[in-house]
Amino acid sequence: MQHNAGRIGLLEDDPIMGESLVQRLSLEGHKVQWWTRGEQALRELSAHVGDFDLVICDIRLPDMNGEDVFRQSCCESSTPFLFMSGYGDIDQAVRLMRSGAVDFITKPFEMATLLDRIASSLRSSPRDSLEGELGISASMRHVEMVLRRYAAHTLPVLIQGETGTGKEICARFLHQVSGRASSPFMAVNCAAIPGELLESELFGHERGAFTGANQLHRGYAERAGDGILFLDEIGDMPIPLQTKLLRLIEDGHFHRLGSEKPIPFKARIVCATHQNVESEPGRFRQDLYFRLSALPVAILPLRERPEDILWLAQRFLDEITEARDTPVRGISALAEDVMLEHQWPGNARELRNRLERAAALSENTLLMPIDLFPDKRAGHVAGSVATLSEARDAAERRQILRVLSMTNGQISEAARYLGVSRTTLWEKMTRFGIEGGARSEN
Ligand SMILES: Nc1ncnc2c1ncn2[C@@H]1O[C@H](COP(=O)(O)OP(=O)(O)OP(=O)(O)O)[C@@H](O)[C@H]1O
Repeated sequence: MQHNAGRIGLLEDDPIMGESLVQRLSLEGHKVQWWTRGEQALRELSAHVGDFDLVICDIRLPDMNGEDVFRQSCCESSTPFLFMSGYGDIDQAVRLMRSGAVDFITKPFEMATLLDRIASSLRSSPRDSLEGELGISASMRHVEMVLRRYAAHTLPVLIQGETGTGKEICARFLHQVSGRASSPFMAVNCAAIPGELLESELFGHERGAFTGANQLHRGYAERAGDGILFLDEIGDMPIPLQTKLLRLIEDGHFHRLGSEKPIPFKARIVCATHQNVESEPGRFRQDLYFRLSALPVAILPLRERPEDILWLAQRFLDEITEARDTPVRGISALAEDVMLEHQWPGNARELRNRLERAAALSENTLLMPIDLFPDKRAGHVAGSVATLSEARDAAERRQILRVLSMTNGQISEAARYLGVSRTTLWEKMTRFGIEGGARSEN
């Protein structure tokens, strides 16, 4: 694994551990500053805001707690923290990850493991994630950063978002950036398999376990090996099966139906749902929810991250034109305008479907609004004539979104193309409800 060199602050009170870490990290090319007390670290971090790429922090310190150092330093800077925790501190480490710490590692650890974690923490810092693989909006960049942070762990991940927002894509991305990429990604749609079959599909069954079980069947949990078991629409899992899933998580093993022999479960569980499972205690076991949501991810609907619309459309169209014979080569400006105004109730899936259908049926080189929205009547809706200033705002908003998509969300570059200052662009983005406008930097 490649190690990016960075400027690292090390907060460790144990002299032997501290010394050996400083030596090793320096050998790897990192510049290390070592502190043994929390207030010393806080002082230096506040005097040199933005100078550190990463802080490696012990949780138990002589004068204060690593958690307090993190929370106090968060007020002034966004330097990522990688925590080193003793065995009993796991719950605290999970809490810290959820409140923004970049990673944690349990003591004792192998030096090679720590170096890998440092490398991935440095890669997941915002300044390195400008490319955007899942989207260019601030929220999708954040999702991507969070998934990279979660990648090295074994704890379950719960991905929540409206239908079609890209929850499975995110789960696959997590698989790709984790050390499990060469192991299976086993996806199970809990809503698509009838309740009475789901158990044997998930856990497998022995020959003769029930009428019709003519041969041994290995379930998804077994076939996932040490990869990822992706449980889609987890909110639709029947309660008795939820109990068995909880037992699998707690015991670390399961049984095929018709057998008492425990089979170790080595995969990582990633779940997705479009429902608020946490607010449905009658339908979803809260103890299971608590387990599954150790590391949560929320995906915004497409209408709330309009910067991603044209970016996704271009990606989908590239895939479609590569895979099939179509005269379509691009999207007209008029069609882009309508796409930017559309509310996308079906999110990214609706976008892909509309493009697929348009590419199959259209004879135009550039897709027109009617190709993408045959269900929408062209022209104005009676009684909704826009004022000149509304029309100007709408046109400005569309042009900003178009250029942001062209520059992969880079605000400075977009401002240059648009011939305005970065501050003016931010102000306009905020006024037009483009979420990147709320960001302070990119
Ligand atoms: N960020 C993205 N990059 C590329 N493709 C995406 C992205 N988000 C969504 N898609 C595409 O949109 C479609 C829907 O995505 P996906 O199946 O991941 O959504 P979902 O939230 O899991 O849906 P559901 O709630 O119905 O299970 C897929 O065709 C997927 O390839």
